[in-house]
Amino acid sequence: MSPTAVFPASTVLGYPRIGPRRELKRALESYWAGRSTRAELDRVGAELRERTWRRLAELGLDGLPSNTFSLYDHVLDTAVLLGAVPKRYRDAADPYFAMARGTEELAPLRMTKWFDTNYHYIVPEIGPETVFELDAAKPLGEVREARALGYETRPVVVGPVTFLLLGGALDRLDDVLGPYEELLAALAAEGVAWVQLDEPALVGDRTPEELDAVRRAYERLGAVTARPALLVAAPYGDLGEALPVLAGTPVEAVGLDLVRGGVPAVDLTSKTVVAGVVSGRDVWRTSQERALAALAAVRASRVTVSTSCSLLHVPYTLAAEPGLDPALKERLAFAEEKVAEVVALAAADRPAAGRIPEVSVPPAAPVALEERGPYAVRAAAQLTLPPLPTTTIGSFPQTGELRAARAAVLAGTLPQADYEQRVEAEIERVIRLQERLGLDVLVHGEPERNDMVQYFAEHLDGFAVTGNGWVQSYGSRCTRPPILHGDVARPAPITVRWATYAQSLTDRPVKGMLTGPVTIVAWSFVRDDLPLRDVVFQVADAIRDEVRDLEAAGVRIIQVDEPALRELLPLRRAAQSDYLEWAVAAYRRATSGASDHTQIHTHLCYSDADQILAAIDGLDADVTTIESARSGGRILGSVPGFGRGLGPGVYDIHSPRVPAVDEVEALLRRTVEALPVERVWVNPDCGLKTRTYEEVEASLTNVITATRRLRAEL
Ligand SMILES: CN1c2c(nc(N)[nH]c2=O)NC[C@@H]1CNc1ccc(C(=O)N[C@@H](CCC(=O)N[C@@H](CCC(=O)N[C@@H](CCC(=O)O)C(=O)O)C(=O)O)C(=O)O)cc1
Ligand SMILES: N[C@@H](CCS)C(=O)O
Ligand SMILES: [Zn+2]
Repeated sequence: MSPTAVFPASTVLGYPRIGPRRELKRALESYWAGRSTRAELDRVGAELRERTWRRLAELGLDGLPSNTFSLYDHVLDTAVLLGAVPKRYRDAADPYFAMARGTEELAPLRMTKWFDTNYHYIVPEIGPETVFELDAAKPLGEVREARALGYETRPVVVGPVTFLLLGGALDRLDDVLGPYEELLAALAAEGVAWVQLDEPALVGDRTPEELDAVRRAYERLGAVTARPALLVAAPYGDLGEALPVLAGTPVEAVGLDLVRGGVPAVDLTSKTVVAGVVSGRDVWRTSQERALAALAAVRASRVTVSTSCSLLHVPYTLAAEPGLDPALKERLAFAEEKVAEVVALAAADRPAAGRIPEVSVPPAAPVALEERGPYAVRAAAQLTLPPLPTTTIGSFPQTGELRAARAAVLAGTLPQADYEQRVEAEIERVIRLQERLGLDVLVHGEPERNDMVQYFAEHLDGFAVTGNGWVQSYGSRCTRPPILHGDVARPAPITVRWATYAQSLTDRPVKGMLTGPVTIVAWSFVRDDLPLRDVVFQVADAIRDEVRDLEAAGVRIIQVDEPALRELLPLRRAAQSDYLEWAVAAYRRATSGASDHTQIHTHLCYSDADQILAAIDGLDADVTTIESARSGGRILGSVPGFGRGLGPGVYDIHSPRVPAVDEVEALLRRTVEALPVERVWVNPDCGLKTRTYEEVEASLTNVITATRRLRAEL
């Protein structure tokens, strides 16, 4: 017999967990540095969970989720839940963080972007030797913890199909379902009424075999005799052909993203629909009219109100933003305000089913493109460098002193001029260090930037920035996504001053360093009254002005980073080519004002770039640096056709580990086997801002030593 529990009227699919004042970040970094114990870290975790449940209940939400907290990443938590902990980590002092961050002896697991978001998850490593075995301590512990506080909760777990697809091991479905069945039984024994299985992978294109796996998975889980009722949630898009498949299984409820996806034509009258009408992906207030119309249009046995996805991707509360313009604030909702919207929608009278009001957008702006000369002509006109030129991606360690100085300027306790002197001193330190290490193309180190997107947003019209709007990017790392609310323009040059200062200190070439238009937009919360494409073109025009000014100031190499190019790729293939066409056009618009003798670099990281290599080629950058070390050189299999300079990373900067010379050399050898040596650049995977100077000096020394070994053989 299937469970009969009624789903609550209002819920959210998940909640931020870093803490409203980034309490978890501080606790994690203190534990990792050996300044506090695991028990102290766990206490901070418990306090944050308690705060979240209390706040959600105070706001009037009746369906509280649990197991949405994580010390690092919820996909890694799922791997632990299912026993998918590779053997080599089991004897580490703390296997969980060894998998997430590596140890001196062990490289961490791979990390990549979570669907089309700026959140990064740890990729499950599943091999034929993986023995799935349930360890339900975390979800059961959270259910008990909440109950002790007086709250009944709905544990949230990544579903079996998504988990296996992320781990590239859907063929292990039959094996993994055993622990999921046991989990359901254990939760039922604990008195849990509902469990939420997240299946975001189902909003992408799925093969008939994969859809069959969905059917088999939920038939089997539905057949567990004593189990909680099942909510299968599909955030980030439209379920499409997966919806009728799910609807045909015994699951009691489906969670639909009705912000990105349409109201389904499928008859769901035997199911509860948990209707995601409040967006978890933006910071705009919900249109009540649209949301109520969508709720009224769903045909189901019960329709309850929810968010389109977890609220993980938005900041905690507008209450922490006294500095925001009140007129803009009126238009905004962060996590707490979104919860209030969900509660209000659940309480509102629903209109009779009618048409959902369309959002009308003005037509797209036409694009005119100037072309640079062909690559061969440009390459001949550009700087001559040694074979296997060495460089870094831009940022050097952001020191506590610099961060504190920036905070002091904001607080009014440090004059701007003093701050700028400190930035110059840091630039000089970075230049001297690179000269000493023997790098060929230098960078200024980006010490003046709080973040590669926020810094530009602060210097462009059309953006607002927050003081406390932190959103988790990975582990303890957060960003404050700017709010792009108006037309974008560049009132004055942004980076020229720092670039020319850095170049004045050295005879070696210093790269100018800019963030590309797609990335600035991808890592901001963006106005929704214009097509995304047109907003990106506005930003491209601002960056184009900056490229021209850098060139005019004598900068001979300019890097325009586009690490988010892959991230914005639509999840459905049908929409991808249109996106790639305008994204590439925007990049070229930003860079094509440069003359042939200026070398244009671009950089991408953590983005499964092999899927969009043709588009990366289309960017027409003279040199592309790309993440590769963290994924063990996986990309090298796909790059032989790449036509211009390429620097697959040889140093994984997201781990505190220092790579040994032999390790770098091995990666470099694989690179020169895959690519013509005259096109190979040597560089880390990404910027060095999250590392310490000690780690960076040791690692870059090894990178240079390995490069010299190879150069000696040329
Ligand atoms: C390259 N990546 C980036 C992504 N997204 C971005 N928007 N930016 C990126 O660089 N996505 C993909 C990758 C990987 N992701 C990240 C994300 C975040 C970081 C990172 O290092 N974040 C920092 C915060 C950066 C920042 O804004 N710093 C500010 C404020 C610093 C601060 O904490 N101030 C203190 C007060 C000062 C003091 O006394 O220390 C405070 O507010 O309490 C600044 O520098 O001014 C992080 O720490 O999480 C890296 C990669
Ligand atoms: N130039 C930036 C790129 C990060 S993706 C940096 O070095 O931090
Ligand atoms: Zn990067």
